[in-house]
Parts: sequence; structure tokens; C-alpha cells
Amino acid sequence: MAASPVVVAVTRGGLLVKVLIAGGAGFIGSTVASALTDAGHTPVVLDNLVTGRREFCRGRAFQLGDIGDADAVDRMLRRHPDIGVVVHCAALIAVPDSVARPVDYYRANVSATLEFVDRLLAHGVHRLIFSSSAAIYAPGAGLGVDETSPLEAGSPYAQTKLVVERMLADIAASSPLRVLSLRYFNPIGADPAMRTGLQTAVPSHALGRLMLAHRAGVPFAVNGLDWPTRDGSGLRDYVHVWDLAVAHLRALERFDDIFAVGAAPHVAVNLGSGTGTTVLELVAAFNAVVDRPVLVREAPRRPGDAAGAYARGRRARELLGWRARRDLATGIADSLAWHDRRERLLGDLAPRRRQLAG
Ligand SMILES: O=c1ccn([C@@H]2O[C@H](COP(=O)(O)OP(=O)(O)O[C@H]3O[C@H](CO)[C@H](O)[C@H](O)[C@H]3O)[C@@H](O)[C@H]2O)c(=O)[nH]1
Repeated sequence: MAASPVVVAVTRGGLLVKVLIAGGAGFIGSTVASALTDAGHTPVVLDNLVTGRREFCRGRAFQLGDIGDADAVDRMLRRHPDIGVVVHCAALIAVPDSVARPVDYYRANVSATLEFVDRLLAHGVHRLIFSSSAAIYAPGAGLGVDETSPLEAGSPYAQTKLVVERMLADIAASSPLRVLSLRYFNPIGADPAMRTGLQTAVPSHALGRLMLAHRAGVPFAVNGLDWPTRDGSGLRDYVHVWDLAVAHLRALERFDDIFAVGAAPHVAVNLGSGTGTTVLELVAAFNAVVDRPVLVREAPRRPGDAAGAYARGRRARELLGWRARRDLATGIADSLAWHDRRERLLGDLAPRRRQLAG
């Protein structure tokens, strides 16, 4: 791409860029914002606070608004005409929830993204880093997937991510837009400095449920022991959220090199640890770091669930110079540390969505 980043400062470390983070009050977006801030860049946040937290944006420019609200996006882009790159992590993300509320998911993840990109193009903002998901891969033999593996969305949530990737690729093919889709595997952990972490009090993901079971002293429900994996439980690739945040930093700094002349205008990159971990292995790793072990009980498969996948291949290393550095035990320990801190920092969140809606 011909244009160079909109530079807000030049230091000995390189170019510093103002970055719009849509969904920057959420778990991943706020962690990305911290990693960019630590590296000297300037994140500005647009978030509707349906699931995000204002507390996660202290000390940085913040605008309350939805990415699907053209007026809010226009206001933001007029206020910050020097935005060089956009990180788009604004989405609803829970697989079972998406099965129950597909209309909400398509509206929030697909329709709103279309409006958002329309406004970005209108304002001449052409660098987009999109939060995609490993949930879009079709499960294959061995469960290891690279970016060329077949895609098959098994839930409305996954469909929204797949549709948006394809939509962005089509738009990029006929416009100056350049899109890097980062396909996250399963994020765990928290900012190692404990500034932010998972905001929800009652998480639905496996490690969150495991922590709740541990705290309540009840068995952890394993959703299905008949998956085609080595022990029958679902397999995932757990990647530390700080490693993900660092990948965004690398993506931002290498963006124009990735899209140098001749490259496709949409590029997808897997962000995983490269290691598959089954639910039963996750429980064993968890029990190795806690005082008293959690027992397990078998429960039915969840709607929309899949056997799972882990990241394979070298694209993240080649394009971003990135690989995951933090191991599963560190991710579990940081999740546990954040779980305690979250309560002191945020308190209970359950009424949040209703308050905002009402
Ligand atoms: O109480 C639980 C919760 C989960 N699981 C199992 O644990 C595995 C992982 O489930 P998660 O809910 O932790 O993760 P998912 O892969 O289903 O979904 C998450 O990871 C995806 C990426 O693959 C998307 O990012 C998505 O938004 C996010 O919810 C699955 O086999 C699931 O059946 C249990 O056994 N018990």
C-alpha cells in the first residue's frame, strides 16, 4: 500500500501511531490498548459498553457509541483525523448465546461492521485489523489448522465472523481498504500488570467455569466426552491474552509491509499457541496450580459446539514475527489472579446491560 501510517510522533523506537480500538473497553480490546500504550502508541476507544467496561479505559480517549451508529463513528473520526490504524474487536462472542439470539449476533457483528467500514472508507481510514476467530475452521483430521484449512462455521457466532471476513475481503478488493483478520484461538489470562482482564462475573468459557466450580466447591461439568479427540473431551488452543495483544502491536507496526505491492488486500493470520489442550487436560493443568482439586462430571454437548482445533503453520511468525510465549500454567495463574482482582475493581456486573438498554 502506498500510504504511510499517520504518525503522531517519531522516537528512537520507530513511528508512533494513533489507533482507534472499536470494542476497546472489552477483554481483548482493553488488553490490546495497554500493549499499544506501553509501546508508546496512542489508543482511542469507541465502545457501546454493552459488555465492555468504562473502568478499562481510564486515562485514554474514550467515546461511548456503537460501531453501527454512523453519527457516533463520524464524530469519533472527525475528533481524531490522525487515526492511522483501526483495531476492530467490537462483537458479541459467546457461542451458546449466539444459538439462542442469532438476530442480535448478526446485527451486532455483521450489520454494524458494514456500517462501520462504510464510515471508515468515507473518512479515508484504510488500515483495519479485524478480530476474527478460530471458530470458523471446519474440524479436520488431527484438528490442527492453518490459514488455508477448510472453513465451516458451526454456530451463528462463527458464521458472523466468517461472513465479516468475506465481506471485508470483497470490500478490500474494490477499495483502498486493507484488512488483516487475526483469527484468535481461545484467549485466557489477563494483563500481567492486572490493569484489565475478563470483565464478566459469570463467564461461560471453560476456564471461567472451572474457576467458578473451584470457588463453589462443586464438580466442573465437561460438555461431552464423545468428541473425536484423544480423551473424548473438546480440544482447544489456549493462548494468553497478553500474547494476543502483542500480536496486535506487531500487526500494527508491520501493517504496510504485509500489504506491500502485490499482496492480497485481505490477509488472515492464526493466533494460537500451537498446542491443543483437551478439556480434561485443562482441568489437570488447573488442578496443578490450585490448592484443592476440582472434580469433573459429564454433561451433554452444548448447542453449536465443535470438537475444536489448534493452530498450525508459520504465517504469524513470518508476517508478524510473533509466536505465543506464555504457557498454559501462566494463563491459568493470571486468570485466577485477575478473578480475585476483578471483584475489587468492578464488583458485580449483572445489571449492566439492562441499565444501558433501559
Ligand atoms: O463449562 C464448560 C464450558 C466449556 N466446556 C468445553 O470447553 C471447551 C471450550 O469451550 P469455551 O466456551 O471455553 O470456548 P469455545 O471454543 O466454545 O468459544 C470461545 O472460543 C472461540 C474461539 O475458538 C470464540 O472466540 C468464542 O467467542 C469463545 O466463546 C469446549 O469443548 C466446551 O464444550 C466445558 O466442558 N464445560
